[in-house]
Amino acid sequence: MKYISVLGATGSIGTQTFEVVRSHPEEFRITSFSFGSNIRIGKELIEEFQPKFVSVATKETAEELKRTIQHPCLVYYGEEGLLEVASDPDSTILVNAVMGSIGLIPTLAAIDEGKTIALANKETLVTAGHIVMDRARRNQVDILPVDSEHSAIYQCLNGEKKEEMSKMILTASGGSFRDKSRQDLQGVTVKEALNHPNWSMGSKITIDSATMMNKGLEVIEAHWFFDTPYDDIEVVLHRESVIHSMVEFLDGSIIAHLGTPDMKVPIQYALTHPERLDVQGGKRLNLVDIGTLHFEKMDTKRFPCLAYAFEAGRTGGTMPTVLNAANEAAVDAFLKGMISFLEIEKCIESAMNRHEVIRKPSLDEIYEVDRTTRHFVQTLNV
Ligand SMILES: NC(=O)C1=CN([C@@H]2O[C@H](COP(=O)(O)OP(=O)(O)OC[C@H]3O[C@@H](n4cnc5c(N)ncnc54)[C@H](OP(=O)(O)O)[C@@H]3O)[C@@H](O)[C@H]2O)C=CC1
Ligand SMILES: CC(=O)[C@@H](O)[C@H](O)COP(=O)(O)O
Ligand SMILES: [Mn+2]
Repeated sequence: MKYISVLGATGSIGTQTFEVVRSHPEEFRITSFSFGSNIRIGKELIEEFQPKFVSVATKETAEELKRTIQHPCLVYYGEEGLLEVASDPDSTILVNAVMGSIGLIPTLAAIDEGKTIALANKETLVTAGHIVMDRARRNQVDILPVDSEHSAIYQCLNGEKKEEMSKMILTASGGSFRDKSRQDLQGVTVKEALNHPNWSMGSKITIDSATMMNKGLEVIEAHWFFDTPYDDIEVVLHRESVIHSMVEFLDGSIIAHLGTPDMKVPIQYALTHPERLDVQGGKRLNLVDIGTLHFEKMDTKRFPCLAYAFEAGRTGGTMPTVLNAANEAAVDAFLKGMISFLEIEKCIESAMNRHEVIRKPSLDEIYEVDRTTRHFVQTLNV
């Protein structure tokens, strides 16, 4: 039996994690989880999975939840509540599926407790990859990727020598606006941006996918996960999202990971690794039905956010923190109707241009840069 805590239980990855747990009750048990403010789904999960405690975003939500639930569990709130869940002594695995760099400190707390981390929350590695990976190494903690591309690469590297890899190739669907020119992007709506062609995901990552920042964040995530130089990471446009990513080796061989666009597969793999289990209700790929796969060169003039991410990653220090914080603040403003789609990338560019990089930043410095960058972007948008 594996005992699991979940951050971000009511979200896209969170609810699919519960589907995985539900389908294998003999393998997994939930001990605690957190969510933000979705009391309806949160309450259902509490009654079904009967955790010892949960955490929500605010005191008000905690009070409301306590009045609603029948199962007698403790209800924490705020960032301290996230820490309670992350360091739950009864769980050995933390699924981190909260959205944004708020996931960083709980990840470090779980590492300090020696838990295995199933990491969906890519912002954590983007904003402080050097601290997270170093802490995991020192505590001999495994961080297993949930993000589909990184899970794919992890599987492509199974049994291989990493020194024999010549490059990794991340695939990108192109997002909701892949067939629009930059001219066409003037005036696109939030509703249009949220219409991803292949995946059903939370709103922030769906916008990131449309700006190509999702792939940019994933490049930095891959750099930290696999300790790979940026020159050895390539991105190709692959509309079908059938190949989730690939690794090329010294002899020119390429190993690819293929599958249906179903996040339950990488979530479950992170929980069962190195074993595999049946994914209940999971569809199988029918290669004959698919027939043909397509690959296109990535155009960074069309998708400048990808170039900003490579630049931030190569610059290092606090620049990826700025990229991430500016992006989180700008996407939030776009989702609230305060700025246009094309202004997202302008906010990120402005934040990066004014930033003086701190090399090898401490956690406090990262925290401060994250805070001031969000503030800068918010003041740009008032
Ligand atoms: N969705 C996907 O397929 C994939 C997602 N990822 C990554 O996984 C992470 C989660 O993505 P996704 O599931 O799509 O996101 P969602 O927006 O669907 O879910 C986010 C979760 O975090 C909770 N949350 C948000 N803000 C707070 C807060 N301040 N305090 C406590 N909880 C909070 C939400 O609670 P509530 O809704 O109750 O307010 C919800 O449970 C992201 O980092 C994303 O990039 C990576 C690969 C694929
Ligand atoms: C499912 C997943 O891992 C997402 O990060 C997905 O990759 C988004 O797709 P694109 O960013 O390629 O549009
Ligand atoms: Mn991904």
